[in-house]
Amino acid sequence: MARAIILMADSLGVGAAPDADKFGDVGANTLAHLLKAYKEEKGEALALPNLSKLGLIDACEAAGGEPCLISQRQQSTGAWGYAKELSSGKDTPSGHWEMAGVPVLFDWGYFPNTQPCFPKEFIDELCKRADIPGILGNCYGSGTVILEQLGEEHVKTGMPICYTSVDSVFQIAAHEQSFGLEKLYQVCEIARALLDEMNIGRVIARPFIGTSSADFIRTGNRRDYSVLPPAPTVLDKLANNGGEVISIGKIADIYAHQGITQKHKAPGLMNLLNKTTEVMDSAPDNSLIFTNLVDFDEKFGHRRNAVGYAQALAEFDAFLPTVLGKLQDDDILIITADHGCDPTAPGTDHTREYVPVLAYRNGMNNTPLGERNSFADIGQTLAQWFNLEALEYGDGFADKLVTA
Ligand SMILES: O=P(O)(O)O[C@H]1O[C@H](CO)[C@@H](O)[C@H]1O
Ligand SMILES: [Mn+2]
Ligand SMILES: [Mn+2]
Repeated sequence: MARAIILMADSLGVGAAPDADKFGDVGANTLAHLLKAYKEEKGEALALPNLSKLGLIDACEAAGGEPCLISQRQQSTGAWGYAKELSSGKDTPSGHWEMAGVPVLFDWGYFPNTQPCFPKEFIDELCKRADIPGILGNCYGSGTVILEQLGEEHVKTGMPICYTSVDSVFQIAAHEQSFGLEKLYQVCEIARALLDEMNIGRVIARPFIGTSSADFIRTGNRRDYSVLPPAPTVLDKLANNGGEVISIGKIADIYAHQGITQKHKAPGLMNLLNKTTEVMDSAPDNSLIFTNLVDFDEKFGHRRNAVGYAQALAEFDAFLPTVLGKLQDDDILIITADHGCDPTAPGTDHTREYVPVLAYRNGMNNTPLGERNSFADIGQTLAQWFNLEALEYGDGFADKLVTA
């Protein structure tokens, strides 16, 4: 009974990648720096006993060369390593597709960091087709700050707030009640169709609620409209081979719903984790349960909230025994990330980092996997685990996942 569970800790980088200089990210280290910030503020180190047992701390120290300040450190008992990224960008789809065996080797389209930053013809066409009076924003921005700045004007005028970042994204924020959630999704679909020719990776709906700039808050109704991955991923291969590919959280959106056989949404870290273990109780043989833990990135990394990030990581750590307790003998648990988002780095964008590659099955011993050349090693390992044809990219390590 072969199954795999991936807990994808969104943005949990473990040290600057060798090409970090090309991204302005020299010295970034999401995990080591949030632990340092936590200790400085709280006066004592964070405890991550379960993640350290799975090799996260060994992986981070080997990748980033910086000490991780934690308490209750444990000897690693699983397989652990760290991977660099082949893909040209440090965005979410690139990281996810690469870990499923399809690195993004072409360049995405990006908007220039100017104001306005979107081409006039595109915005004119969007307004015409969507029947909206105009847009607000038209700039780079942080999604929460821009609500404080423009949320009230949006409610007054009915003009959605459109913004971007160093990622290949077009984000649209609109009020769930005054503008309407369905209308927001429709505008996003129109934008998606218009942006294909500019090679923009994602359009993201960012609905929010509240009555004034003092209390506007984004809701769990975010929706990502991704372009299709450029080639079939290991998800497609497993699904085509009769397996189950179960998306929890935004996985299905990130893979443009390709190769997904079941979808579950759940708002927030603990709901996502609870849904994962609930699904583990019933998922059949040949299932991949794939969970994206977005809060690390969205609520803490981009918000440059290092202490909040640390506390969320401790909640994740505390939940891990529940996941481990449900592992069957031919299950593998993989914990990894899609990019970094160092909460102590300048700006609010992702950081080009190594990601942890942790793999565990019942009864394993400490198994160092070393530095991996691509996130695709995860996809190739899944292909081996599920007896699928080999992927074009990735060096699998399924043979190392042996029980003692
Ligand atoms: O600031 P918010 O809206 O969270 O946006 C962030 O989320 C987007 C998608 O990951 C990134 O492009 C980044 O800008
Ligand atoms: Mn991400
Ligand atoms: Mn992000």
